[in-house]
Amino acid sequence: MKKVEVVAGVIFCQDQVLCVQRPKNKFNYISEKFEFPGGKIEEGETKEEALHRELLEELNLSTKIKSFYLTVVHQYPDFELTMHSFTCEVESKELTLHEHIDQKWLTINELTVLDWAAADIPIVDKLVSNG
Ligand SMILES: Nc1nc2c([nH]c(=O)n2[C@@H]2O[C@H](COP(=O)(O)OP(=O)(O)OP(=O)(O)O)[C@@H](O)[C@H]2O)c(=O)[nH]1
Repeated sequence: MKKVEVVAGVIFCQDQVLCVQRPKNKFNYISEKFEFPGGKIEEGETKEEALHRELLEELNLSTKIKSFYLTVVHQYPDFELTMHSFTCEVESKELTLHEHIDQKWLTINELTVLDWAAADIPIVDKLVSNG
């Protein structure tokens, strides 16, 4: 089974968190789902460097990475995903979507209304239960 390892940012602007929607995909279980932005780690990069680079590439967003949050290992039908999440902070919500089709800034209590990728649910649950 193919293994994919990614980093993802739980990006806060004051009390709101950035949620981004993936485009259509051949795998329907991730198609048009919401996720925390990020991507794959390149050779020689630390996880934090990879996340900083991906957020600049995907969203033109320069973030302050605060701390490690949660690692999720999720078995999708076609691959196993290991996702390391980090809390991050931005001072402005201004960004440009280069890959995603929609963005929402939601308070933690609003996060559960979205249709999340399954691997993101443990992160959403931890955010909700920690308030
Ligand atoms: N970045 C990110 N990827 C996630 C999340 N949740 C989740 O299931 N994934 C899955 O992790 C995989 C890797 O994401 P990615 O953004 O690096 O890669 P991609 O397939 O969009 O593009 P790429 O292969 O061209 O880099 C995707 O299949 C994606 O659906 C998430 O919150 N953030």
